[in-house]
Amino acid sequence: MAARSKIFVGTFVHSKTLGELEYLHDTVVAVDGSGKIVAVESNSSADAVSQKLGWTTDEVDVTTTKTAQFFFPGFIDTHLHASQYPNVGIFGNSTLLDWLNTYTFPLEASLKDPAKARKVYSRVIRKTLAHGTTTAAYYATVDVASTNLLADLCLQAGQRALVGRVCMDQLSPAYYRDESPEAALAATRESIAYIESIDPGREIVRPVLTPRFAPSCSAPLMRGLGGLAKERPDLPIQTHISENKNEIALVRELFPPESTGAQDDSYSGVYDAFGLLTDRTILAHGVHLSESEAELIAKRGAKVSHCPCSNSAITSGAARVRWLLEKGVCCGLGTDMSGGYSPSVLEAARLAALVSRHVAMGGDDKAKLTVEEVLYLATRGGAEVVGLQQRVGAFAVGMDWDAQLVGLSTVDAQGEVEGIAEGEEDGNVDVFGWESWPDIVAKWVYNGDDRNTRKVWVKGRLVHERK
Ligand SMILES: O=c1[nH]c(=O)c2nc[nH]c2[nH]1
Ligand SMILES: [Zn+2]
Repeated sequence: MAARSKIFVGTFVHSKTLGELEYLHDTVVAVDGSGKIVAVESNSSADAVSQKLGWTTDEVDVTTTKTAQFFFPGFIDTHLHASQYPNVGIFGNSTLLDWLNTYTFPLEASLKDPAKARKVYSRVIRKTLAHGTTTAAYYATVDVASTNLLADLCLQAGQRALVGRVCMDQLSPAYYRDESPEAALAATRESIAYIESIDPGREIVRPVLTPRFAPSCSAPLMRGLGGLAKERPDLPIQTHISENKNEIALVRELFPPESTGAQDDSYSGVYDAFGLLTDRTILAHGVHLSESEAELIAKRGAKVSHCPCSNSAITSGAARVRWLLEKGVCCGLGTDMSGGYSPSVLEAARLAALVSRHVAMGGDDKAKLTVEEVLYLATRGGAEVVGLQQRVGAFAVGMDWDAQLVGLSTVDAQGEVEGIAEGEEDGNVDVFGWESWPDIVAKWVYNGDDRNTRKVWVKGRLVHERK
């Protein structure tokens, strides 16, 4: 049975460009039964738009914003590890390479147990949806069955997702790695075929080639994955790059240019030499990239997932997002759980703003990112990073309705929150009534959390409602 048509009425906020948010008031957005936006009309009414579309009122569900509420595009988390979710907040004083061995590989390996994988993956999907993440680029684990389960669960829950089986055949414990490059490639093909079989139209889930990072992959595996990327130019690719200085030194040691045919000894050059630096490639981090690497990444059209929470938590460094953008590199945001401790893209946005201020304090004042810019990265930028910019990230006719209803607290004359019953939660963002819309949005960015994410839709389907 086709889903009912939906009409949304009130205030809509979305990114027009990197630096500009558009505020649409008294606006009506109509969404058909397939989840597509079919009308965006300002200064109109639900009745007028229904009539224009030939919809009768009894076949349409109408949702209207109240005071201090607005519709915002769903967030795009361009990089996170579903399998690491139970470890959020557990990283001690580690840095990348010891963090992987101490905390990460044992947990990921343990998700071979299907019951444990189901428990973790069901929860991470619910949690990220509750924080407004409508699209997620997930790393699963090496294990095919549990990777496929993650795709099944995303499809059931209605979360748009890229799901990657992790490829890694070296430099990890024997209990957690692919047995050989051939085994890794066969397992990757198996997982791709499964994910494509459950959603052939790629409406919600799609597979993504996932070399963990260069140090985890032998040259034959990298070569094989490059071949697969060429054979399947429709598949996205995700990996990590230039996160930590010891990691970069390791890559230089493992892949000298004479062994790969690369032009230089850079990290980006390694991926490029194996055919993995493409316009479908999502590169997590890029904290320590050189000028020439940023230029190569821009030339290839590869994208960067900026993960400020992770980069701060495991002391990797402060990525220069303004510099990347000025080099012409498309950027989005990633929570990178559990290198990052938070499932929230809103938290990633606020940390992107703060990390950019640390870059500015290092001497580059124009590095500071504005509220408008971090929200662009969280939505439209992220959509481009994962190759879905025609479908999600903004409100326009022809795009899918992937959206969140944000609700903030309004304060009455006595200083109480209006409309909140005894014992109900009101959240962290108080609106007094005199703020401008840009100020309201800034207050949300710096103090909001999942209490403000009242409803979430993906492709027109309600996938989360805060009770
Ligand atoms: O942030 C990260 N998380 C990981 O799991 C990982 N593996 C390699 N490099 C990594 N970086
Ligand atoms: Zn990561």
